[in-house]
Amino acid sequence: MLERPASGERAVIVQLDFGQPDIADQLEEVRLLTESAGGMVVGEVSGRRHSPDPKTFAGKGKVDEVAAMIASSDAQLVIFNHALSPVQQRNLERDLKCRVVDRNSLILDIFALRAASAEGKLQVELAQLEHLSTRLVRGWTHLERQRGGIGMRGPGETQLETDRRLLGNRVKLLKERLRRLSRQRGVQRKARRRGDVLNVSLVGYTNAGKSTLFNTLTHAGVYAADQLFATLDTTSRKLWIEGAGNIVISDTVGFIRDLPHSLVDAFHATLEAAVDADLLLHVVDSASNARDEQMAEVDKVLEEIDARDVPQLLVWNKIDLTEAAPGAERDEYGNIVRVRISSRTGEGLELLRETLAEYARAKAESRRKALDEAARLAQTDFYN
Ligand SMILES: Nc1nc2c(ncn2[C@@H]2O[C@H](COP(=O)(O)OP(=O)(O)OP(=O)(O)O)[C@@H](O)[C@H]2O)c(=O)[nH]1
Ligand SMILES: [Mg+2]
Repeated sequence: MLERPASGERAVIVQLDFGQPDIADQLEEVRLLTESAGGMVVGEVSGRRHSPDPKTFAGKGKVDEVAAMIASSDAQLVIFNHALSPVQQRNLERDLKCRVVDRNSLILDIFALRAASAEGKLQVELAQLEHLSTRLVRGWTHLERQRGGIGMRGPGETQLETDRRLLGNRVKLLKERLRRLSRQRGVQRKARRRGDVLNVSLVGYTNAGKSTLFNTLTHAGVYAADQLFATLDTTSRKLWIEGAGNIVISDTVGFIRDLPHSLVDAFHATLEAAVDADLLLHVVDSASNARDEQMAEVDKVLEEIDARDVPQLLVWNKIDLTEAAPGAERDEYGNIVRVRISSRTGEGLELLRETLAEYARAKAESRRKALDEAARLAQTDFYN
């Protein structure tokens, strides 16, 4: 449904600067996004603007520059790392005589490529339909005004309305199915939480190294790649920790700034599992220039899904690319708050395991106390 740069499709990327501080990182991000969708970046156009042009997003001079870049690089499509209105997209396609894809479509597209579970596929389809429906509505409002109203429906209705109604039916159906799946998941989750074992979820910006760490710890063979959104579905595994027994660890979808609106629900539903964990391992690409912004973005999303009060341990990953040495840092109460590791070389992993063991023992201890207390209360009740 959405157009995707097929394997090796040649793309020109466009990144405009409206005064954001991290423009180089955004260029890097759209490069990775394009490659993650199967495209090949053959040209880049960047520039500064005060505010977007309502008709073509970029100004006339920039559009000409993009056209020249398309010609010289023999590109097949143009990717704007911005949200374009349907009108802007149409005007750009007309002026550039080339397919134009915006950031939201691109991210939706990668999600569509990666969705593997039944639920993930439904969520992505729903997001795509919702994205499409806003385009239909906005693009066709002029027709709506010409329509007569009562008595004009049924056989006289336009193709668009039929499409839109079909779309609406499908959206309703998908939402119902997702509601059912989410109820089932809630039941499964409750069963898991009742257990004694420590539940740990890996969270973090896309490409931080969550799946690599997950694989190293559990020998699971989950897909890890230098791509954005390599992981879409949550995977859980049991992990044996010396001195603490089994814990359950889950790998989750990566976070990204400015997630398309239609994907936010799907994304949040998938992340609900993280809310229920005893501990979040916030994996950070410590070698990234955008590290601080990425951490802030992750915290923002955690707040949105009410997961801010779940204990969090920072996992400072990829130290092999920096000067940092493996190690752990404690807060004033003696709790470990940050562990510096490399999932690639394995440095610091032993420390991480020990930290997990500490948390697991603390959970077992507090559970034992709670049970003792419950037993004591039951007894007092009995004798009073
Ligand atoms: N140098 C180095 N590279 C790493 C390290 N950990 C992961 N990587 C690389 O970083 C890239 C992303 O790793 P993933 O494990 O797929 O990252 P992720 O956080 O699961 O990403 P998403 O699933 O897209 O959210 C891969 O190319 C990994 O090989 C590390 O400690 N050092
Ligand atoms: Mg992953």
